[in-house]
Amino acid sequence: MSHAHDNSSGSPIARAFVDARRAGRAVASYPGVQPGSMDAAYAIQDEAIAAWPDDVAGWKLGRINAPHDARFGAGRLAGPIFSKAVWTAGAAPTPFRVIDGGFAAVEAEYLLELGETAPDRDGWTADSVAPLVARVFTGVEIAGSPFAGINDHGPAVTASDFGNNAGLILGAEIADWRDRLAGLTCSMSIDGAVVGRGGAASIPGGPLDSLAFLLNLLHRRGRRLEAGQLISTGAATGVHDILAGQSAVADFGPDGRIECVAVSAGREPS
Ligand SMILES: C=C/C=C(\O)C(=O)O
Repeated sequence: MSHAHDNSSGSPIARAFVDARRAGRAVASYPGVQPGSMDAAYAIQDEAIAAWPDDVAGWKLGRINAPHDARFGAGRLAGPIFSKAVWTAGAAPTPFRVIDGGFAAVEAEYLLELGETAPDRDGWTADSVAPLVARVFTGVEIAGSPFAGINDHGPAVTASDFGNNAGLILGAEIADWRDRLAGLTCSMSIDGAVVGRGGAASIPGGPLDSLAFLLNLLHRRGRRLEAGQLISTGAATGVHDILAGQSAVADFGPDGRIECVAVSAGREPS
């Protein structure tokens, strides 16, 4: 679904986040009344998606911890990943932009590639989504927002600004994932120091449960998940804050490493 160059956003919050992201500048405080529910947050997110000049290439999932999970009625949140912010990892560290005075973090993740457009229905489970997945990759989610406090005011605030996503680095394809996925482990280092260890088992219900959550959510939001889209299934080692000038390495053992480096943001390339 393409929303490129649709500038019809009526939400001042969506407009403020979109403008700040495009200009590469921070917003000092939340730009409006904070949404009180996930539905209100996704309404803002939908307006921002419509105003962002790029296509949705996939979705990120993030965990909602207690006590917010009970308060907001969900264990995860979702946000769009845009096509111009998906990079393929190479031998050299992949650069990514961070907004000075905003929020930025790196997260080692397992990425699912959808093999077929998912039927538009509710009731998905980790078991029923498995046949939809064509390939699984290692990855690094770049979490990022112009608002430094994006994770400090509960999940509805986080979800309202693209779910705190600023991009995705695509790593190696994971061979034999149907047999191996549940047992995969990884670590994350920043500037040479290990900042987190974990794996697929760190994600509640596993990566396929993240996909099931997303499909059920998108059904309620009137959106579809399409063949070829990528799902970043949630932080496997934690959400690791990073500053411009710092480097990170996600180590997936036999499935390879992803190196990246944070650089100071300018305007989004148009
Ligand atoms: C920054 C948001 C949180 C996540 O992305 C996560 O928990 O995976």
